[in-house]
Amino acid sequence: MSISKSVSIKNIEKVFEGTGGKPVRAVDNVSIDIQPGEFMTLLGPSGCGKTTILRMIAGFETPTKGDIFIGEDRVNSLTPDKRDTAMVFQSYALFPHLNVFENIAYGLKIKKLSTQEIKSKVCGILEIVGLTGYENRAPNQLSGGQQQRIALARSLVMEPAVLLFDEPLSNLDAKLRVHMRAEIRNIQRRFGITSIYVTHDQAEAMSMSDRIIIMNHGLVEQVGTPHEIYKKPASRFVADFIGLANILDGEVMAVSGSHATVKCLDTLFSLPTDLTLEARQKVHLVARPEALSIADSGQIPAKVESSVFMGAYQDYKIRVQDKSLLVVDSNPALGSVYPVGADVYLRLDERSLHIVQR
Ligand SMILES: Nc1ncnc2c1ncn2[C@@H]1O[C@H](COP(=O)(O)OP(=O)(O)OP(=O)(O)O)[C@@H](O)[C@H]1O
Repeated sequence: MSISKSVSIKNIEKVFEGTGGKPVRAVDNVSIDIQPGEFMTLLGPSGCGKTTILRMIAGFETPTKGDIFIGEDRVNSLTPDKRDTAMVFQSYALFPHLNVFENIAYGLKIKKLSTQEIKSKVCGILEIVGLTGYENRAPNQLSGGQQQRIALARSLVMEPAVLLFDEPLSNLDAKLRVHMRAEIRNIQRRFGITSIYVTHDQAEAMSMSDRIIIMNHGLVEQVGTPHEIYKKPASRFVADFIGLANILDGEVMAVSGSHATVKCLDTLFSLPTDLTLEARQKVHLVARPEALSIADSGQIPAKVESSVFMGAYQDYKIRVQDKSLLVVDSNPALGSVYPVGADVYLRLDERSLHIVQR
């Protein structure tokens, strides 16, 4: 197995010509450092530039500006086959006229390995992806999930330093997708191979990644662990894109060290923050639905607008001043559910409020 490598992209920009002479800035001055063995996911809405970044790392696209390093080597001018990367595609891209064994062996034959070595490597990798015995099947005799496992095997058998995934699970049904997430992650951990994964499915990103890069309009909004991205979103965009969020208007009343006093819903909160803030500045507070609760008494009056039993939790919408807020009660005791129209109070747990500036 070759040793996994770091990947660094420095001030990368990609401008496509676009139609009608109007250039498209697909990637705008992006810099990212990915550690050896790390599972990094590029996540963002359609058209935000994820695939373009992946394809520039692979060498299928040339950056307009900036540098790409794989390990110590600047790879900008290397062709894809010289970069020590392998790509797993959404469409599997198996050769239809070759059987499973031949598909996996294809790259090894080009590398001129001996027949014995090829056989041993192909059998080894088939065992890892759980498809021993399928050597003679044609791709069209396999399910979607099996085809994707063969595509993964075909990449892994080349022992690349970096594995690139372009929405590999999008063509599979929902149940299989969840199963394959865990399978890909287990295999990736077992090989310790640096992996860069493109998806627009946030559950996939949250469940598989060491870190996630959130992109929007060609720019990086935030890089962080799934926990950081969820608990400490860098912007309203990130808060809205990942999970459900209530975004409340606030005003900074005072700043002291790493804490700010923020007035929100006529209430003062003292909140930790890394941001450089000034008194009187307008900010937003992000509150996840599970961080809000409803009570019979309190400071902030509210009215229940909807109340839906979801089995494991109770989903509420409550009106507070001019805003409709989402509240999730994950432990609804029998008899403690508030009906639509009830006059209640909103409780905000200071520890679960997070300040964003933009
Ligand atoms: N070859 C090309 N020529 C012109 N514009 C392109 C080309 N490839 C991509 N683009 C444009 O660049 C932008 C980024 O595209 P990209 O495929 O990287 O987005 P994405 O985040 O991967 O989206 P999706 O999730 O839909 O695949 C889009 O506006 C797209 O239309």
